Amino acid sequence: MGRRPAVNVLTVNAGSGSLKLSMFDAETSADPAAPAWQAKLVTTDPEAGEGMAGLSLDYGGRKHRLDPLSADTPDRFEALWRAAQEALPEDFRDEPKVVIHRVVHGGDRFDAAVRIDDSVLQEIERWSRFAPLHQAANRAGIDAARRGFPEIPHFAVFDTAFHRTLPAAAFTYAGPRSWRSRGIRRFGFHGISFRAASTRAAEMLGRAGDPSLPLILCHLGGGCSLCATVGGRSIDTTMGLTPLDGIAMSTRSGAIDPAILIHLMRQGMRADEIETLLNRHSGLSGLSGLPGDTRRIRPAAGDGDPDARLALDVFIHRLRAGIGSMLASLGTLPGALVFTDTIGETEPTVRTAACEAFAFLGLTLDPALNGNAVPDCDVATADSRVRALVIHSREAWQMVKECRPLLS
Ligand SMILES: Nc1ncnc2c1ncn2[C@@H]1O[C@H](COP(=O)(O)OP(=O)(O)O)[C@@H](O)[C@H]1O
Ligand SMILES: CC(=O)OP(=O)(O)O
Ligand SMILES: [Mg+2]
Repeated sequence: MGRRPAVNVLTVNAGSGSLKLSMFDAETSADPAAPAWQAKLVTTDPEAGEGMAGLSLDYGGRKHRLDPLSADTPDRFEALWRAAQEALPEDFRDEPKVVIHRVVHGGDRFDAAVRIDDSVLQEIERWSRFAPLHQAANRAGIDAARRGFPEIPHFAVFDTAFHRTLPAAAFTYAGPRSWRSRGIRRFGFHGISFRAASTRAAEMLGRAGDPSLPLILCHLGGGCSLCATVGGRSIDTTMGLTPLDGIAMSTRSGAIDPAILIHLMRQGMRADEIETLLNRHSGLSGLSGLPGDTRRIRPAAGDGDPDARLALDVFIHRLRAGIGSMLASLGTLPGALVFTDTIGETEPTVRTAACEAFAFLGLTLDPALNGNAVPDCDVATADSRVRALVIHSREAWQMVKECRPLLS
């Protein structure tokens, strides 16, 4: 093995069902750059066993499975960091010089990465009710990492920052005027992923820096949302005040008729029960009665389970509706429809079903390219009028890029 570059920037990405730690060399000239190592804890890992979270570690071009942890381990950051350090070969073990945290909700204050101080923490806290699956986990990761590495700078990069360019018509809910002064508006999420994917898509299309390039981006992971961009600027997105809005997800309902909430409350359900129902027991999981993972639901649907079939059908129906909505906001044929994150990258049948509804635009997938897609790649036919790109989700690397101006 050749000498590995200096690694000194640790990124922490606490998603709804996972915690990912990645170690990068901040001075690398590669773009995108791969981390020297990445450790991942997944609470919904089908192979980890009941009540357990699966752990994996990637380094030296290989993925290694580590012993699972109890899913309710209190300090996940510390546990994952320690497991990674124990499993990494000596020359991969480096203390970070800087830690960069993904924070899902930044409200309307942050349009760029910031160094974390008490006022930033207060602002993160302020939005915690508006990202119940994420913000507390983000905060716990920050607190644990600051305890573990108290002498070094910690930065935050916000999912919401990318959507600060949304026009008022896209970010305003059609509620009463008073909502506007009370901060009740659409913010949008997955912005770190969308910024990375839109930059990469422009490069792949040979249109890097083109201010007029229209794209539709589909981030399909545990959380799922879509974004319409023009020249790398967000002009519409499906998530809203919280990451519960929009299309159906792994365990989240996405947008539903708000009168359903009124009905449930009249039947005696409390706000926190409804919050749990819609965030944790809905979507693919709620509809199928299975874990919200297409690797479990697709085979069940294939074996004739009607609930699993319906879950996939609803997921696709909502995904198509979201794409149609982003298309309307663009008002023109997109340069590409982009698929990213776990489901977007690994589920060819989801891509096929999503694209089938848009054949009238002249969008056609090549079944062989789509079936064997290894991101980053184009899976449309040569004569398709819209490209279909599968792009690896690079939230961690994007976080490093966004903090680079602050690192010197
Ligand atoms: N086909 C799939 N492969 C991997 N994960 C999937 C799949 N379908 C659904 N999921 C869910 O997506 C999540 C992993 O996606 P990821 O975006 O990495 O996590 P997070 O939403 O926590 O950031 C897990 O919660 C998993 O249950
Ligand atoms: C905002 C959001 O839903 O994030 P994730 O997909 O990582 O859960
Ligand atoms: Mg994620």
